[in-house]
Amino acid sequence: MLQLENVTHAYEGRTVLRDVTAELAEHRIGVIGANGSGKSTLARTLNGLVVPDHGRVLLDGRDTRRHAREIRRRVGFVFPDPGTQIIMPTVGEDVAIGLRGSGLDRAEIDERVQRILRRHGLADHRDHPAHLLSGGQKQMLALASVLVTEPEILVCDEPTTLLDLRNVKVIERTLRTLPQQVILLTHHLDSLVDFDRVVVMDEGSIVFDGAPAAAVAHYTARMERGATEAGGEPHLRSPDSGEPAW
Ligand SMILES: Nc1ncnc2c1ncn2[C@@H]1O[C@H](COP(=O)(O)OP(=O)(O)OP(=O)(O)O)[C@@H](O)[C@H]1O
Repeated sequence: MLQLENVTHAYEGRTVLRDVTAELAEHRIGVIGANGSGKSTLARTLNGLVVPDHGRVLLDGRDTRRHAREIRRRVGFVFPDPGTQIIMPTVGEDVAIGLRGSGLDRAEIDERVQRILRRHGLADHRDHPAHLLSGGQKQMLALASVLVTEPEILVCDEPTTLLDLRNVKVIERTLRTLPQQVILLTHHLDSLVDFDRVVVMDEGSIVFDGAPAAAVAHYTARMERGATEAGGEPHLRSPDSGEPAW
């Protein structure tokens, strides 16, 4: 189980996670919150991509500070823009690269790659240039490339942000069927309706933690309050402005 203990983190002196403590045991957990509220930073602490300034993140009691390599293998991470994750020329090669150093022989790697591509609707694209895939196919490829390594936990940082509604649904359906624990950061609140738990973040803290409907209601009310307080004027907070979240 993933645990955060008093996790605090700052970028260039600006605190973006404030004393966050949580046990992440449920099978499917959503994380929602305003832009800049700290969701991505929190997610990145879960597999050691970000090591917190204070506090600890533990996987089955093992600290990401000391067991980064093992934890990165066990906790897969999907980024919002698949373009940043796709590194090999062809679809098949991109999936296979994750198995480099796995100890599997060539035939086993081929078999695993083929199986995962088939499962995610990409088998016919195995030899195609990865950069020519559609946005939805690229995100599915990014997901397949993580899943082929068989992580125990999947952290998905807004994996549907760049997708049209049809592809949002395809990715959502895929995440719903995975045996892995899924921790999903999203602005698509409807995606979380059947999740086991939803955490709401604001200004680096968890401000609500509970059932999806209650969490979405809490978040929506908070955002509407913030918009009203902004005087009804359009007010898009720049992530780097240092202004407080709505
Ligand atoms: N590598 C970094 N260096 C400096 N500041 C950063 C870095 N990463 C994030 N930040 C800042 O930390 C704050 C929290 O960012 P984070 O990406 O965790 O929020 P978020 O809730 O995921 O936002 P969004 O919904 O917009 O993706 C933001 O103000 C962001 O600009």
